[in-house]
Amino acid sequence: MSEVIATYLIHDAKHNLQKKAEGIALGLTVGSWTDLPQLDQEQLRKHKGQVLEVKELDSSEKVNTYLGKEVTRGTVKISYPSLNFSHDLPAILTTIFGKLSLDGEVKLVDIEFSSELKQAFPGPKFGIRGIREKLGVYDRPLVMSIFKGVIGRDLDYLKDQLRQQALGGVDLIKDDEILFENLLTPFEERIKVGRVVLDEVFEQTGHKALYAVNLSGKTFELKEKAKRAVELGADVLLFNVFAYGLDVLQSLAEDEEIRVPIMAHPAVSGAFTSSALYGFSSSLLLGKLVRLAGADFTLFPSPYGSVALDRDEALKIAEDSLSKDQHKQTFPVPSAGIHPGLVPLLVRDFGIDCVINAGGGVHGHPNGAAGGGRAFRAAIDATLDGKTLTNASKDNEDLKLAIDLWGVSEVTV
Ligand SMILES: CSCCC(=O)C(=O)COP(=O)(O)O
Ligand SMILES: [Mg+2]
Repeated sequence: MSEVIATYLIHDAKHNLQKKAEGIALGLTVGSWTDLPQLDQEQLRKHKGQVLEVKELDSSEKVNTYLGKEVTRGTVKISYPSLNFSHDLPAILTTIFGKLSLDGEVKLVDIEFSSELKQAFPGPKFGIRGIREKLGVYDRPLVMSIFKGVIGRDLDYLKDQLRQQALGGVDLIKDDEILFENLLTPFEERIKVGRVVLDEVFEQTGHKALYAVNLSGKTFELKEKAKRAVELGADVLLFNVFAYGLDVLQSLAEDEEIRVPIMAHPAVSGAFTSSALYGFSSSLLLGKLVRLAGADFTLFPSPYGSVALDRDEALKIAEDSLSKDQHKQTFPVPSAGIHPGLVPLLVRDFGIDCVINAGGGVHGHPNGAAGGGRAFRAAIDATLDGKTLTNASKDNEDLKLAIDLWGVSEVTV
């Protein structure tokens, strides 16, 4: 049967999860059931949601809500027949979590698609494999740095920052998500000067880096803008997917003329994920759904930086971004407040198939952005060689300066 199975975390003040689950399965499909005549029941049976599982969590985990009530806490799995919806995320999300998202303490933690339905979601065009092929780097985590402090600055400033970052040996450089269309550094000019600078660095040093430019503006202008970006030689598009919607990402990713990887930024997603009681789980939204919608990279707060996420949640995002199909894996990008001393922890947690991403941890380096990039690369090499950063920093001034400034978390990988 073609279906989507949704798993919810429910806190039920009426202490009857089975009844709550049956109410959801009916309410989001055929409505009231027992009152229907037999004939109508027969006709509607194939559209009816089915409760597959109700699991009460340990009573010790009963929690008092902010209203001071005691509730029964549990997970519920419900199957929705795909006959009920068109095969797109807006229809699916409205079916499984439309009005339900407004109705009590219900959090959508996972969704699973039957194999027929999966075909409607081809996933990333490039994915981990395609991006590694673009860079020719296969055996280590990638490093990404972020333009910082470029609002109100001109193209010369941007060019200089880009050159310094690329010279430091980072693999990717992305716009900050708050850099939009503006008179000083317009989108098309950023792409053109970015192309020139990165080609120069490649000619001088043999080091290849990709620039992710922020695709922004009104929704209906995005496709044309993205196609123009490709014509001008853009490498990657950064996209604030949660300010627009997952289906907008999917329509960009599926467009054959937009032949560049897309990087999903998590801006605004905290509004949908942060509550323990409501919204989406982080792994579903930032891991599975952005992958299904076609993102080649997904950024999310790491467990260690300035906007730390719970470690298990961050690991689950990475797990959900790495589909079992090797051609459809989205690069996990743990981010925010990252500095070279955190590399051992990040490699232990996320392995080599991740992108280590830093803004302040590159630009704040005493030897400038180039020094910051070099310190990250040295930290990765040392970690993969099984050396502590403290030891490796004895022969590497950039790494030593970074550790002296920000500290180090040594772990064995
Ligand atoms: C919350 S993940 C997004 C990371 C990001 O966009 C960023 O600007 C991080 O900058 P930082 O200086 O904290 O590395
Ligand atoms: Mg940012």
